[in-house]
Amino acid sequence: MVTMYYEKDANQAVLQGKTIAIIGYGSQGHAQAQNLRDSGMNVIVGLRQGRSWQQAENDGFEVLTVDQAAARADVIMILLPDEQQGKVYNEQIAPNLKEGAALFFSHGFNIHFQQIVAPEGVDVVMVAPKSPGHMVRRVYTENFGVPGLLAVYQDGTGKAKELGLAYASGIGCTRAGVIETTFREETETDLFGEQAVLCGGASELVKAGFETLVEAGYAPEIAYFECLHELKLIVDLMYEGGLATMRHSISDTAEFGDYSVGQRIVTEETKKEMKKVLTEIQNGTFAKNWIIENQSGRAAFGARRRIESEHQLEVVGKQLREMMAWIKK
Ligand SMILES: NC(=O)C1=CN([C@@H]2O[C@H](COP(=O)(O)OP(=O)(O)OC[C@H]3O[C@@H](n4cnc5c(N)ncnc54)[C@H](OP(=O)(O)O)[C@@H]3O)[C@@H](O)[C@H]2O)C=CC1
Ligand SMILES: CC[C@](O)(C(C)=O)C(=O)O
Ligand SMILES: [Mg+2]
Ligand SMILES: [Mg+2]
Repeated sequence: MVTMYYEKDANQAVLQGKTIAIIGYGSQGHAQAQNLRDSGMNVIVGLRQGRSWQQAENDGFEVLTVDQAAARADVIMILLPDEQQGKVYNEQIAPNLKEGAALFFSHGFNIHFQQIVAPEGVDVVMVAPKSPGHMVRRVYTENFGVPGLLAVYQDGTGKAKELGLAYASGIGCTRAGVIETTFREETETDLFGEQAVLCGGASELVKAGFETLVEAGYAPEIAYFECLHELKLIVDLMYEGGLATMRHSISDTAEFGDYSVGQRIVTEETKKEMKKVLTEIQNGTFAKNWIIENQSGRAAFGARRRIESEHQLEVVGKQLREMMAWIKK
């Protein structure tokens, strides 16, 4: 069984009087910075000049360059895009680390794959909300929190876990529950989940379904509703009560189709490929490819992003969503 931590296990006082630098003010950065501040903690934001700088200032934060923020901080939470973290850490954070400072992450990629090597004596901790940043903020303002993961990679001070739990409490995660894990487990499962199921798997499933209907002569608008729009409604039911709640809510006709056809779509072959994907994550092949793609200017990534944005599903979906006032809201 996993070890879970809740509010009663966390002591926010551990962070009182300390300065927390949130480096990056994007999806996770804005949410974690605002939750910590609302929990009474002293938060500064480290950034480069750009869009986020203005946003963080508008939200009332003291914003500094990354090196200045690192030099001031007792706890440094690195919430930059994963592919930028190594360079920014080496050039701007490492030379300014205060004695006894702690390095925090919300994803283990750079520590696990050794793009960042922290000096001995520094606490290296992960607090990873299991949710996109905007939910981290929204659920906190509703007086709850999203679940999170906690891992200690390096316990330089002997108090790394206590510090991590205080931080997890500050962003609201201990209200829901925090699972103890390792950097390796979080990194490998997070990459696998997003590639095989949540992002890569789901996107290709949606596209293949849409293309099948459109190629058979059905209206793209109907295909969009069937294969993308309704997915949220089905996933919401799974989220609330697992597959059983979803199957309870759908018609018996849909449930019969689910049992008789699902395994013809996601086959033993698919599972074999999932195992290969997991091996490539575990042996560092994916990490190496992603690092090289970034070092060489992201040509393939950029081209694929453009091609995907031009898919008929995206064009039709944009038009349809314009007509759905409740979605824009
Ligand atoms: N997105 C999510 O919900 C989740 C993310 N995570 C993890 O959280 C971390 C942050 O990801 P995410 O919130 O998605 O990141 P975003 O891409 O949303 O935000 C990145 C932020 O970093 C700033 N930034 C980018 N490059 C630099 C730089 N060179 N110097 C200074 N600031 C820079 C950007 O500012 P600017 O406006 O100037 O570009 C922006 O504020 C990652 O480790 C990710 O894996 C974990 C769980 C979920
Ligand atoms: C599912 C994508 C994710 O892993 C996340 C929001 O948790 C990410 O890296 O953005
Ligand atoms: Mg994730
Ligand atoms: Mg991820």
